[in-house]
Amino acid sequence: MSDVEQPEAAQVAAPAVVEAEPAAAAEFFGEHIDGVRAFAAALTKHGEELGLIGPLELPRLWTRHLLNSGLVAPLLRPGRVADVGSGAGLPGLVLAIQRPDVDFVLIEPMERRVAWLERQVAELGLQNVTVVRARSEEARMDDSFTQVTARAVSALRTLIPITAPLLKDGGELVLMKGSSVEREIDAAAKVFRKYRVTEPEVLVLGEGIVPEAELTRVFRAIVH
Ligand SMILES: C[S@@+](CC[C@H](N)C(=O)[O-])C[C@H]1O[C@@H](n2cnc3c(N)ncnc32)[C@H](O)[C@@H]1O
Repeated sequence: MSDVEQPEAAQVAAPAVVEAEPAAAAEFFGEHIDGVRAFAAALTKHGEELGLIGPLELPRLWTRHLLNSGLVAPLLRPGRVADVGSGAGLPGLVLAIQRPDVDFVLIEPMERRVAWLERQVAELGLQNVTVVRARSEEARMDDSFTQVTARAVSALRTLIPITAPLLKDGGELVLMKGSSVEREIDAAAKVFRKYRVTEPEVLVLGEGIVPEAELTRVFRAIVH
């Protein structure tokens, strides 16, 4: 080992390389691509410093996060959608950019994340988003939502009790899940009965849009 002191610059971690916009993105997001690009630029500039997105995530910002979130947009119906645990705005802000015909309420308890979400709503000029600072179970929301989304919040057994009560009768859960979704479904049978979760199904989304390894699983069910 050299006993020559390393120059200070060499000891500072190199900034993460940010994933370039994939070719599929412009076609997938269509007329909304500029909004998604603006959100991507904001996440790239501030996401790591504000603790919204880890350094390991910037190299897969588009495939793992923006496209992944956007895959849910075609499942939404005109109405009111609550996104529980929005964090950096995934999937809530991406969906709000894609679906100006849908009203979104982003429910997030952490003050810093709420400030970020509110700033992004203003900077992106989104007219269809309200941000609520609360834990979902304490949010004092009426049960008037047509659909509820959530991504990376918790396993179904604990996620259903904080999402299903927000839905009006016949409303739909649209919960983004990883490869453990089938195991989570098995573990949640009692909770499904308690919260009247019916017709559960798992959709696999993203074929032809994201690489095979990044296909997204969505747990979808009706609440009566
Ligand atoms: C791992 S982050 C995921 C954030 C974002 N959905 C994403 O996919 O990047 C989980 C988020 O859920 C929020 N959260 C945790 N418990 C919650 C609850 N009971 N109600 C609403 N949000 C909650 C956390 O504050 C955090 O921002």
